[in-house]
Amino acid sequence: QMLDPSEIALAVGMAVGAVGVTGILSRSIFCYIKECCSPVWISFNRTRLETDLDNRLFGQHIASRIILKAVNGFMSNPNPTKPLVLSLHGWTGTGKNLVSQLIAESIYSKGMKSDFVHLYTSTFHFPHRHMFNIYQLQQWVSGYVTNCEHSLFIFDEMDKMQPGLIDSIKQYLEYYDNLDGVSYRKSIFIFLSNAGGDSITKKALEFRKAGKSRETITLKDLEQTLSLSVFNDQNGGFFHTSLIDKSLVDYFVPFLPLEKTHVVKCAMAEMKARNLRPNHDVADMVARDMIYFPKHEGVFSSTGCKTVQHKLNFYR
Ligand SMILES: Nc1ncnc2c1ncn2[C@@H]1O[C@H](COP(=O)(O)OP(=O)(O)OP(=O)(O)O)[C@@H](O)[C@H]1O
Repeated sequence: QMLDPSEIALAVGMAVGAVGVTGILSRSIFCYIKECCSPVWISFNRTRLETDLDNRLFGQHIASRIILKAVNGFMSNPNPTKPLVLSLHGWTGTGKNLVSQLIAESIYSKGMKSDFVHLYTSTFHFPHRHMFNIYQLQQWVSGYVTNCEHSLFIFDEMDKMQPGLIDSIKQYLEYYDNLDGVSYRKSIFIFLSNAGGDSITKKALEFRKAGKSRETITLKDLEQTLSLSVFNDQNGGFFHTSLIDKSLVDYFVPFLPLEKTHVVKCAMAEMKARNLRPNHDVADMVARDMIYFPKHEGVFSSTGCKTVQHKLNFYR
């Protein structure tokens, strides 16, 4: 028996629908098993970020506040007009990588291990001046954002990055709706550097000498000195870049140098992380073993909390 055209159309429609539903179903099953660029794997947990900043990051009241405000504001906006660009500055071992990790963990189920989180370290990924192909970096960034618009890029050791390299991705940080069909507006870029660390330390020392507590230092106290020293850093990747003069960086985030009390907390946290019973005497020994500066005052740990893990092995 012959089918009339409307029956054929209905049958074809049902078949296409079935294929479509199967496609959607198999994709959602696939996304439950393997990481996908979907809300199952990527969704911002404000409470987690707030709790982690409170409990896992020591001595950084300014950074903590800015980070929460910046990431929360950005992630709760369904239509951001540009990607979020954060520039984290401070002395070595003060928590810049840690904060990047906390941000990643508050957004991606797999945290730093997510396929959508990309960490570049200047001395590792771009080791030789003039030799690195700038287009390679552009291809990486545009390729990753094409794959997932909610991508996170972390550029470590910005002060060691060749000038010009970061300029090459500047276009992605701007207010464009899309570039070649790709929108970068939902991605996050974090730059880490030691540039500005000296001027932040100077300010922290000034407060201390004036008998004012560290917690009374505000962003305003550091803002001007920080942007000046970052801009004037002749060796760093920021030098000659127009990231700053075009105001593409949304937040400059200062990290204060860490004191002995913070090193003790880091050692206690590290013992906990290793499932050891936190022992204050051991933590104290680790902290006393660090080198502090300036030479005569001996206030700030010269490596922040960076060498705590190694020293702990020695004292346990
Ligand atoms: N403020 C802090 N609170 C808690 N832990 C910290 C803090 N600062 C550093 N640490 C710990 O010290 C180690 C080194 O810190 P991290 O890598 O975040 O420093 P950094 O500022 O990125 O240093 P660098 O500029 O040398 O890259 C990590 O194990 C980190 O967990």
